[in-house]
Amino acid sequence: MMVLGSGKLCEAPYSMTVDWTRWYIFWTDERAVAKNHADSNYKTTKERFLSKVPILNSHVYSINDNVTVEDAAGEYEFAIRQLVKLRKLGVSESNDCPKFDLIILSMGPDGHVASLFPDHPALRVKDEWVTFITDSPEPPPERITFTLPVINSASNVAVVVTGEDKATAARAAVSGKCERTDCSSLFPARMVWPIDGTLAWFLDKPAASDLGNAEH
Ligand SMILES: O=C1O[C@H](COP(=O)(O)O)[C@@H](O)[C@H](O)[C@H]1O
Repeated sequence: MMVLGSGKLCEAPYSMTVDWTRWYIFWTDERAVAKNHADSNYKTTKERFLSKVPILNSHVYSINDNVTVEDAAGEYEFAIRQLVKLRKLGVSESNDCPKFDLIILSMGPDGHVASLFPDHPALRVKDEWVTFITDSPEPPPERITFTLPVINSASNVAVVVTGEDKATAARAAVSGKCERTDCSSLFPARMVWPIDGTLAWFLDKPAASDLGNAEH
């Protein structure tokens, strides 16, 4: 069970050595736009990754773009609950969250991951697996997103950061310096900490260019 975010980071993680027919694909988050819209995470992922590997259509769980964000979030959570019920998807031993094999996250220049933005109430949602927001600081405003408990229940989480525009955020994400009490919520990427899984950060050179200035 693999979970993807935006398409940018999906450009070439494929290889002939993977048996793609065994993988199920989900999205950490989606923007409330049609699937053929330039802002659609589904569209970028489909064009840059899914169309290039032999994944079964029935294993691709995209988010409904024909209903309200509230309904889309509810439907997505329901679909995931069905897979758990059928035991196709495991659950975390620490909580009742689904345990995805791999969640690949990107990070925005403001430190957001999935559609969990700095200081946003969605960061504190604990009793839902999938939630929605209507006030994203980055357009489009309406989005559906996995909650932190689900992200942190995965077996493996990879945060993939590319580009110089992310360098300051990458430094902030690894720096211990913070002027406010709840500093982690200012940088959602710092709240990504799998309870019982592995966490790996992958940065390209431009994204890592400010790390020398980090305070630990
Ligand atoms: O809006 C979003 O942005 C972040 C960062 O994406 P990137 O394209 O700048 O790498 C991403 O994590 C999220 O999935 C996406 O919806």
